[in-house]
Amino acid sequence: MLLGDSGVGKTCMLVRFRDGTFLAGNYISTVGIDFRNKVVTVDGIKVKLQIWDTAGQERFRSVTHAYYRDAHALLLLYDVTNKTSFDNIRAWLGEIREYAQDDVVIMLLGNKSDSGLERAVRREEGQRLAREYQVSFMETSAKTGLNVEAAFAHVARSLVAKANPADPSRLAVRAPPVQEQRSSCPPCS
Ligand SMILES: Nc1nc2c(ncn2[C@@H]2O[C@H](COP(=O)(O)OP(=O)(O)OP(=O)(O)O)[C@@H](O)[C@H]2O)c(=O)[nH]1
Repeated sequence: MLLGDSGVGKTCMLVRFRDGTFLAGNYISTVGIDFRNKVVTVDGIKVKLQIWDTAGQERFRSVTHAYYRDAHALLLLYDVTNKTSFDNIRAWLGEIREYAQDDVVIMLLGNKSDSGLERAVRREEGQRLAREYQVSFMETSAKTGLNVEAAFAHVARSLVAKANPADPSRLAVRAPPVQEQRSSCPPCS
């Protein structure tokens, strides 16, 4: 499930991952909740991800809370050009603690990392917050594709490890994710 303030790029992240494209210039705020499927292969294992895109707007919170309980993994996004969206991450984590399963996989993503000059949150701040809450962290860009596949693959790998606790390869998931993996996506217009 994708969570985070309105406008941080949740829908774009999902579309980039699913279709390899970027929704430039036609920002339509998500209403309620929506989902798409994608099958990924991690370490030779096929994982069908059902990815739920939620509305970041406050007025839809009661709708989205109802879905937290069934989520196996949560991708929590902020926008590196929007300090408020980063400051709100603690509140999001509070809601996750209240409504989601205790053992839900959580990954923090600083999106729009392509926006160099407009940056308002340093990568180190994201890393520090992730460390404090003991969750994985990456900076991503739905625009360029940076780390989008890597983030979903990391989550898929964590889910596989949880489902197969006897599998020794799960130990690999504990390693910190690669921070600056180059994207294989073509440049966006
Ligand atoms: N530069 C840049 N812009 C982005 C990126 N991701 C999203 N955007 C832009 O940010 C705006 C919001 O993106 P959405 O994906 O609709 O945001 P959202 O989080 O789904 O918003 P809600 O549905 O309101 O919760 C759009 O104008 C996108 O084009 C990114 O990685 N880089």
